[in-house]
Amino acid sequence: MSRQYVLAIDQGTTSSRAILFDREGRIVGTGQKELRQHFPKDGWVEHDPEDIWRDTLAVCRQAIHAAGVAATDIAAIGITNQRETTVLWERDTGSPVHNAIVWQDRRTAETCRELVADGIEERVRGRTGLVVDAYFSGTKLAWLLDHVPGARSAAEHGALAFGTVDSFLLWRLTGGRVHATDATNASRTMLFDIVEQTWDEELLRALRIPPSVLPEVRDCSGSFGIADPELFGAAIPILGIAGDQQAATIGQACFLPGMSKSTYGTGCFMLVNTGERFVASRNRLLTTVAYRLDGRTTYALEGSIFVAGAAVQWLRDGLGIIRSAAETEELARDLPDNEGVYLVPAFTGLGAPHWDPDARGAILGLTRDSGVAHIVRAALESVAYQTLDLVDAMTADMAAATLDGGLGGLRVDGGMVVNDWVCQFLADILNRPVERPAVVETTALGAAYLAGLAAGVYASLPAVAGAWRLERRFEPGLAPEQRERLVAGWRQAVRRVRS
Ligand SMILES: Nc1ncnc2c1ncn2[C@@H]1O[C@H](COP(=O)(O)OP(=O)(O)O)[C@@H](O)[C@H]1O
Ligand SMILES: O=P(O)(O)OC[C@H](O)CO
Repeated sequence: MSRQYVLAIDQGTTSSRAILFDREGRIVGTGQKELRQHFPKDGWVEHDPEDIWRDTLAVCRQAIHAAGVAATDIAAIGITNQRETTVLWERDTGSPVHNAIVWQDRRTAETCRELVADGIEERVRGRTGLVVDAYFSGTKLAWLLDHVPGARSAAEHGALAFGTVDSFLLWRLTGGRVHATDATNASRTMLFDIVEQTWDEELLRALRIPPSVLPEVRDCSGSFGIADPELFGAAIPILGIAGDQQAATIGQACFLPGMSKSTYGTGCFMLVNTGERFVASRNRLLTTVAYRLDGRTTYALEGSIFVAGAAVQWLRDGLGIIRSAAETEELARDLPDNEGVYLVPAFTGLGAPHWDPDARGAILGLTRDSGVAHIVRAALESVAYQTLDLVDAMTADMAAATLDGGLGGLRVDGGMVVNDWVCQFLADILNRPVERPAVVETTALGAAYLAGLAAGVYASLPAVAGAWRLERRFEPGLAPEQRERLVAGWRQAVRRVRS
């Protein structure tokens, strides 16, 4: 049978990946390229959209070539992407007017403080499910309109298009024919009403965003246009889009309320499915769109932590005390205990549930006996404690919303979870099972499922759920008093770094 493969594009913060999946969800070809980072000023992070486009094309061709399949055998393309990162481009040339402003970029923190002072917070919370923070696209887009010469007037004349990375790639893949996004990416802009599923006019006015720059918002699975046949040698339909954390939620088959996944890459993002209910968080988590299929929205609560694997990168590249990330496992395991040493990786402030942009990192509890292993172990432990802070907030929110069943076991993925010690410590600290799936490329898999469902390559959500396979389950095993002592130490360390 022809057309039995699905090509997933996973355009992430630090790399662009393409993975070709077969009907059984098996990987048959991959391509990957590191993405160049730009740090023009302290706290600013940019990507060149032309790099994003060139790398994406290259990795797609690499994956197709590696699989040895013809482009005519590919039924659909699915796109998943680093979320919030903001691109503004000219409609007639397709050229970006500026580098993309990356989700980590803090240049609009002051604007956010002003917006809060103007009393916008309640509307943002109630309509978009978000907190007012520089993390989201809205103030980044406003910054571009205000700082790129001529941008505001061009936008007001309908000459510019805004999009998150998915929209920009879609525009380029379709030769400038389609300006659209999906509901999950729209839900991260701080401009989109996730209950009404429309752009919010009051927020657009408050941020002075002309509606003509906005993409059309579609379901995650369905028609987004056709990739120009010149690009891959065949006209391949683009049938799925979702932000990367939502795609991982789908790849982890978290389709029932209470099911959760946590992805440990550069940062850590935990999402719990709350079904068709918008659950407003009382604990400073985000409410977000998990997916929208056939016009029906499924919601999630999300906890976003800015530094997870990035702490390990810092040990390697900043401190130079390890040579590779893999070494951390043995170093941590060789210590019987953290011996009172904690690392709070608030390098760029603290994300959920603290949202403290002015907190800064610290290593606490050092003695003359502390060595490299203590610091390494403290960095790995910090990932588990930060997850516990999210789990506690989620549990409280779900109980307050009287959601049946509560929070179940946690499905994990991302580059860090190859580390067995991390997974075991996570189970110990959370005091709940941690499940690692057989396919850890859950983000790309989720995008492939969305596109493949629309193409008929995959039958249904229950079929997708049935295909999820456990590789290893980590059971909690720490004595309660030991766990309490460790967690109390973490809480004290966080109090000491708060601004
Ligand atoms: N064995 C390991 N132990 C701990 N951390 C690891 C290990 N291997 C990789 N990492 C961390 O995982 C991260 C890479 O994960 P990945 O999912 O590729 O990130 P991203 O998609 O955010 O670029 C890096 O920050 C790296 O330090
Ligand atoms: O590209 P990642 O995997 O670091 O994910 C980035 C998130 O989508 C930011 O919200």
